[in-house]
Amino acid sequence: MSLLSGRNQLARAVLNPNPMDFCTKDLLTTTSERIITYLRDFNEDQKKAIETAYAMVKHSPSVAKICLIHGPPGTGKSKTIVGLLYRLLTENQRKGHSDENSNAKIKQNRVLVCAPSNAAVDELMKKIILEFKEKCKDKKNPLGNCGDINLVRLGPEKSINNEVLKFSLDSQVNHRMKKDLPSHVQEMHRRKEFLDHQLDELSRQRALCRGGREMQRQELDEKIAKVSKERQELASKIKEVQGRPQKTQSIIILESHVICCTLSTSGGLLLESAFRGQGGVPFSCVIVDEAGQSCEVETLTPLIHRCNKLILVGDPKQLPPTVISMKAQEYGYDQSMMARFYKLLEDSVEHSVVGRLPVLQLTVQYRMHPDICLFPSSYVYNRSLKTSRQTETSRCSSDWPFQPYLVFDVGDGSERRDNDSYVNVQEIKLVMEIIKLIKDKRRDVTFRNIGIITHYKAQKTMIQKDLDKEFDRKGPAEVDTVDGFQGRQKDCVIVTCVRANTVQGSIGFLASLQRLNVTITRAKYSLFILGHLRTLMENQHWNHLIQDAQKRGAIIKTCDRNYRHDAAKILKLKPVLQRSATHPPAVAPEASRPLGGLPSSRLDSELAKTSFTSLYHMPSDSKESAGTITAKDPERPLIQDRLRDPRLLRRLGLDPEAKGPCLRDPQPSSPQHPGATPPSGEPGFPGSPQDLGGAQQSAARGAALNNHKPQAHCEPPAAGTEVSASKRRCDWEGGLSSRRETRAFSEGDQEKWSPESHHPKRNPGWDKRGLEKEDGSSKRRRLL
Ligand SMILES: Nc1ncnc2c1ncn2[C@@H]1O[C@H](COP(=O)(O)OP(=O)(O)OP(=O)(O)O)[C@@H](O)[C@H]1O
Repeated sequence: MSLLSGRNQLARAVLNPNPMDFCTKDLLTTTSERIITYLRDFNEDQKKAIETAYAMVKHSPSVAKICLIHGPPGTGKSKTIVGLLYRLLTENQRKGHSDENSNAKIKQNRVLVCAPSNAAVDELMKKIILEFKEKCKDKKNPLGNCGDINLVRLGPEKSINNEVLKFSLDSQVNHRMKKDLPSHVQEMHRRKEFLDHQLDELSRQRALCRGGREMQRQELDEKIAKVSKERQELASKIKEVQGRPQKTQSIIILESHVICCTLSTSGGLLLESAFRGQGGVPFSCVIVDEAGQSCEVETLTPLIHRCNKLILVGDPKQLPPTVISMKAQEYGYDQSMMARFYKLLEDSVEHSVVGRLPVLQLTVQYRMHPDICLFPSSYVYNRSLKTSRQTETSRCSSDWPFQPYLVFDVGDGSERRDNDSYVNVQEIKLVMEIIKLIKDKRRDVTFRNIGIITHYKAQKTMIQKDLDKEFDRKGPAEVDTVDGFQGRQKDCVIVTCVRANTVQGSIGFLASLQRLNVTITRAKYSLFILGHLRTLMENQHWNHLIQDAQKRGAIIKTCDRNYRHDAAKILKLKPVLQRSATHPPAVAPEASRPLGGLPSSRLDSELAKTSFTSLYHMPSDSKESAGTITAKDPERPLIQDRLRDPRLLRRLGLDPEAKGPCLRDPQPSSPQHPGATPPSGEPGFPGSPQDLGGAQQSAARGAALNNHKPQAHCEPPAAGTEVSASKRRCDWEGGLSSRRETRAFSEGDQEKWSPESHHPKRNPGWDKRGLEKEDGSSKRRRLL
């Protein structure tokens, strides 16, 4: 800070920030046709963030300003950064002149892009490279080393991902030094390479004849010594004639438009010496990705170069920086600069210092199935996180055969200490049953598709052992702690919470809301949470999650003897579309054919016409135009698959919201989604009737129904609201006699597809036991 105070106008804002230091959404610029066309791939929030940050950088360069871009999971933070770079770096190409000093090739319009870890820097770089190469004007004759720009990655080569290695400073220096050398020096390099190969070969032979004749060994040793000597002499000569690489390093840095490195590397001597004597400020802005995960001192580091525009992109509601020292944590060292600013600004809004939060929010997510997004959106993000329509379509209607969201109450599980860690063998058994079932149904799944998240090392090790044993070391799932999964995603995530005890409030790592948030936002299609709910409910955040799951009928209570049977509940039900009393039967009666039955091909094509228009033609006044959230979705399923999905069918006329905005509000669309444990009297899960015969069948059904402990309806309060432990226990244990009595959704909702509509009271087609009356074709339906 003392270095900064003399150099950087941001120093005051960092120490004593006030809302005026942050840029607001009003900073918009007039944009050219070319940029408007470019921005069509971005949603409204992303466009706003790009335009505002752009205006902040371009307008009044002498004014110190900070821009916060808050992006919950999967909302396109990296995409927004790449868009901003494109916007910042391409404007003058368009005008046919350059703001660069073309003789010196020194860039005035240069951006420093940092992140706390090498992995994060490289992930972002991959996206930058893709975008700029794709958008290069003349691909055969690009202006820079990355499309029309020059890009460089600083840092030791061993910590840089192979995919971006050729942009590293070292490899660029090597390349250039060799290229610019006189021919005799190039010849020396070639000779040195030859000697390197020779040395490798001799060393190999020497290793092979270790047990051989003494004479042969001596001969080889002598040759090795001779070649090594020549190589060494040649290396010193090369150094002498070609000079030191520092000069070339500086030239490459000065010629770059984008410099990428970790926050700590940005403070090294390399940049400092490259810019020494150049005058002016070397960067038009500093962008920090994953800013919610870097501690304050790290974030200060790149500001040493005097740049007074700082753009922090991240999500303080995900994992904070990793700080091991308890003392440091006590002093707030584990709080990121972004989190501190965010809290301060929230307070300013609360105390009416400013009217609205000067933070650019990204609110449309492209990762999770809407049912997975529901709880984090309402509890962590104040209902602001929405699912893009394209993602909803793709997630809901894919041929992925598993439920999106279930919570397993492993009531007989118990935690056991294992050195500094914990294991819960019951949960491991259930994890294995689920994995086996997934692998059985989808042979193509690999560890790339499935993630198992646990907060405990001992549990991780044990699961890995079981996976290796069961699948012969080709386990179809990656097991890791939640920290290992931050910033990543999987098709299916299984969470094993481990903690199961009788001591109140003792759930260790699990207690953090940020950790919970990251845990439940990694899955694209399916999220299965396994835990001892009574223990977890002692924590307020888990309590809300469980209450929410209970309300949605997503809880499955299980115990050892039922693991295999209950694991089968992750399979999707095949929906029956019910005729709606309130909406015309646009697709019925054919569409409400027996469960799982495909509509006829004729109907398919007719439906296809309707669905295509209603699904992909956005209203012209829609905020999200068709161009904003559209097309390029490799996951887009076959029309036939889309049409099987109840949500989509609902939109074909049964859902009045279909004509509304393109984005789905995070409100529960069906309080009990198709994967839910059915309330008493409703049909069971697939498999159960077939698996069990006669008396066994009804006993099993009875058991399954008893598993469902109903609970009072309760809106999840905002995070941080205290719920008394006794009230919670009462809600959980006492419950109410029927969940249906406590439902908080309208009759209109009941007419939409949901397992509720199978209930005998609402559907005369079902008898009192929840079984469908045997009227002709319905037998098949019952079996399904
Ligand atoms: N406007 C958009 N239209 C379509 N897809 C988008 C859009 N924005 C982002 N995506 C897609 O969403 C996914 C996530 O984007 P990105 O990696 O930029 O998000 P992120 O916020 O950085 O993710 P994370 O939470 O992992 O940090 C990517 O597959 C990206 O292509």
